[in-house]
Amino acid sequence: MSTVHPMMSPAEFTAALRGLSPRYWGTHPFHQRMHAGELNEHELKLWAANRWYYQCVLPRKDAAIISNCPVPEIRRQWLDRIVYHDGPAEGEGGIERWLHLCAAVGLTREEVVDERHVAPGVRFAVDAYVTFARTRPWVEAIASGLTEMFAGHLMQRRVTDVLAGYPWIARDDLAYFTNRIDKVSGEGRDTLDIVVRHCVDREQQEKALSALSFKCDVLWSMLDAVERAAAKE
Ligand SMILES: O=C(O)c1cc(C(=O)O)c2c(n1)C(=O)C(=O)c1cc(C(=O)O)[nH]c1-2
Repeated sequence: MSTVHPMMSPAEFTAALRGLSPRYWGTHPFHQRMHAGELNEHELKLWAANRWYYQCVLPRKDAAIISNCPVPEIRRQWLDRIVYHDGPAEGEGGIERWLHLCAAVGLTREEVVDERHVAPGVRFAVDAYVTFARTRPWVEAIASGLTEMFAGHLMQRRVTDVLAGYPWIARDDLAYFTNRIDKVSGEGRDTLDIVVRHCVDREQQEKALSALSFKCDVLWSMLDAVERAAAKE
């Protein structure tokens, strides 16, 4: 006989979402080596060139969420993310800042943009994230982005650890992260608020938890694929 669980209170639901943090890519062995200053130049390049693919699809993922969302207030709020990454004009925005970091680790713009270093597993995982946003109800797609709740702390640590471990990388090269750190804590709170308000029964709450779990798998699989690509060469 199946048990019907009552709806979680906002506090319980929030705690359940936060409880997925051990699945977050912060503890992935590749990130641990990065933070310990143990990656060689080639591994750093592979990491930056592969994450480029993720950075690039974020605006398309967010546009998919907007296209599925009938609530004007949410669409208006979400639009900001697209402009943040694409920039208000050519040569500005998160994607451009990522290219700056790629240059700092020794990649040419051409070899990043033509995706020659993107591992099959990274492409597969990132594409799955976009497909998820296109095909699932908008609240679930937004819930999958809640990994950002865990990202602020990790990015802060990354800036300190990368500056300490890789002396050829300067603070200015990490503008992607320093700019993102402030943004992500605010966005993380807004996203959590939307998910808690719009999941109106236990089933939706469970679906949001599954969505966040799925996204943890996307990120983890990306680093697995980068790690494997680095070991091959
Ligand atoms: O550096 C990181 O560890 C990290 C993690 C995540 C994340 O947890 O999904 C994002 C970002 N950075 C990030 O910069 C970013 O713009 C971003 C957008 C999203 C998303 O799912 O919409 N996640 C993340």
